[in-house]
Amino acid sequence: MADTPTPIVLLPESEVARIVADLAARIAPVTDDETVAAVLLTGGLWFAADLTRALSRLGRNVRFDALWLASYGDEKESRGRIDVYAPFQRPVAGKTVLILDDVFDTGLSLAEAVRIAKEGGAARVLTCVFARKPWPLPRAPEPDFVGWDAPNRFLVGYGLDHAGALRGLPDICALD
Ligand SMILES: O=P(O)(O)OC[C@H]1O[C@H](OP(=O)(O)OP(=O)(O)O)[C@H](O)[C@@H]1O
Ligand code: HPA
Repeated sequence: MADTPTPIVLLPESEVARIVADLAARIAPVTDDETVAAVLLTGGLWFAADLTRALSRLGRNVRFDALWLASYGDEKESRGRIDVYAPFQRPVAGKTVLILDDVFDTGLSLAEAVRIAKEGGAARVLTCVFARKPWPLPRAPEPDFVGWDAPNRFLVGYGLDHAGALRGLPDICALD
């Protein structure tokens, strides 16, 4: 059996918390309590839980929904197509939707989520990712809010997984 590499800490949890608080301070003034924060399951859960609570500390109590998408499976590279496992729970027609995800890499997942929100009649779609990885080609749409520009390494922790493992690490680590 191949040895599993040891995760190397790139961003400790104290920095993660500082970045989430900074994102909330930027997002609170451009949203309202009717805004629907929509997490992309599964990886976005940890970030979305922290960001919505950081918004609440600033007096912004957004609504909450989820889209369950997947494109990586157990691999370290995108399959290049997005499988949609579950749609929004409630209608988003006429609402501002704030899509939240852990990482922006090829950009395909975020683009599919924006497409679904617009198809559902959202009045405005904002996007926020905790981490953005570099990519050689333009990606559309670029996220409206980015917490951290990550290096071009395979990331785990804070929701990011390898084959379903290591999502619960509180730090963001490289596994390569
Ligand atoms: O920009 P992209 O290349 O689309 O990559 C980003 C997406 O990849 C991961 O999801 P994944 O498909 O692995 O599902 P998961 O949320 O269950 O980890 C991650 O959570 C993002 O949603
Ligand atoms: O670096 C990554 N790690 C885990 N999941 C991912 N999905 C896209 N990029 C990554």
